[in-house]
Amino acid sequence: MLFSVREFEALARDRLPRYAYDFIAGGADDEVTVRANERAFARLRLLPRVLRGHAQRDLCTTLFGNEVTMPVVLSPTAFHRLADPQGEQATARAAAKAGTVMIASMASTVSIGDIAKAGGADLVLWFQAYIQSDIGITRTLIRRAEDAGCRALVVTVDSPVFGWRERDNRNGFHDLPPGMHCENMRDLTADGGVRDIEMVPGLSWDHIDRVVAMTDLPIVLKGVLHPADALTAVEHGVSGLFVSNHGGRQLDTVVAAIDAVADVAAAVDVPVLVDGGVRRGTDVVKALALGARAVGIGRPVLWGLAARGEEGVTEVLELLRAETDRAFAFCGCASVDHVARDLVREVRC
Ligand SMILES: Cc1cc2nc3c(=O)[nH]c(=O)nc-3n(C[C@H](O)[C@H](O)[C@H](O)COP(=O)(O)O)c2cc1C
Ligand SMILES: CC(C)CC(=O)C(=O)O
Repeated sequence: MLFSVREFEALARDRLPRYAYDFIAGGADDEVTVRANERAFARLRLLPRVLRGHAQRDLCTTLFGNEVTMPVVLSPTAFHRLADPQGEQATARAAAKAGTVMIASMASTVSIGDIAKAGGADLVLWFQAYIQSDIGITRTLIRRAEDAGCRALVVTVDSPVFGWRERDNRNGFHDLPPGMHCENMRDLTADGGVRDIEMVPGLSWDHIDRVVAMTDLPIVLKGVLHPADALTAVEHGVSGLFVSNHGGRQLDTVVAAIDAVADVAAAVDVPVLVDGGVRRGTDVVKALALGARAVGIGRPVLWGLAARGEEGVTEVLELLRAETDRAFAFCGCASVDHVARDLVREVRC
């Protein structure tokens, strides 16, 4: 029995080949932001309320019309088959069982259609896209997600170029192992092969306008940190924002995601999610107090998957659910609406 996300990371580290552990754990340059994401949560301290008389807590919330059983969703992460042979299919089953959203990465090693099938009718599935320079390819990817029954589109905008990942360079990890592919990119080359995912340095608001016009799905922009960009996003018809620094994997020395969330939430009226460094139920409460509707978890899902496959993802999600419920109880919150801004204080440490 494991008792924390941290212990899942330790077991995953034992079980994974070095290159795969480093790919998942690592970040850009000096990994300042990787560390900052977690440390920023430690600098935030709770100021709980007592004697509120809530014998039961309800963690449910709604995200763009999708009901979820807790304010914790699975952030998009690439290449789940590096962690477990069943890859994203195992993750989808665990997300469906937990009653929360799985955001499937465009760089998944199982196609979006097969992820949807594995999760079944109970899975709330969203698709994460990197806009490609060929707008026709982008459209095809979005159609595939719509056909698979995805209920929102998460467009990642913090990646005009690839981050500089020194661990991957040192390990020579530049290609997936034989037999693993980005399955969503299949049949997208002239000869019907698997197309490489591009990062598009020229990405602009014009691209967002084209994607908004291309689909009826709600669009969430992922990787927004500046409140002025959040405001512009809403003016361009975006339905939600995902405050994120990509887990410290793109631009290093960026602010911790949790430190950016309050200003973004104050700037806009649409739901705001945040990810980066969430490892405990108390982190979930802090994020909600600062204005997030829900948090995402990236690495913890992959630690669960690498440690114990589908069951490991379930255990990680249930640990976070229990911790969040306990934190609600300690803070005197009966539901997500009770998590007020004054529950959090910042300290120097
Ligand atoms: C191994 C790995 C792969 C990732 N792949 C993607 C991806 O394909 N698309 C994306 O938008 N974000 C990707 N991310 C970023 C996550 O969505 C998320 O922002 C980040 O992991 C959150 O931080 P956390 O790992 O501390 O929870 C990836 C992160 C990791 C660790
Ligand atoms: C295929 C990559 C672009 C996936 C990614 O976003 C990451 O490794 O952070």
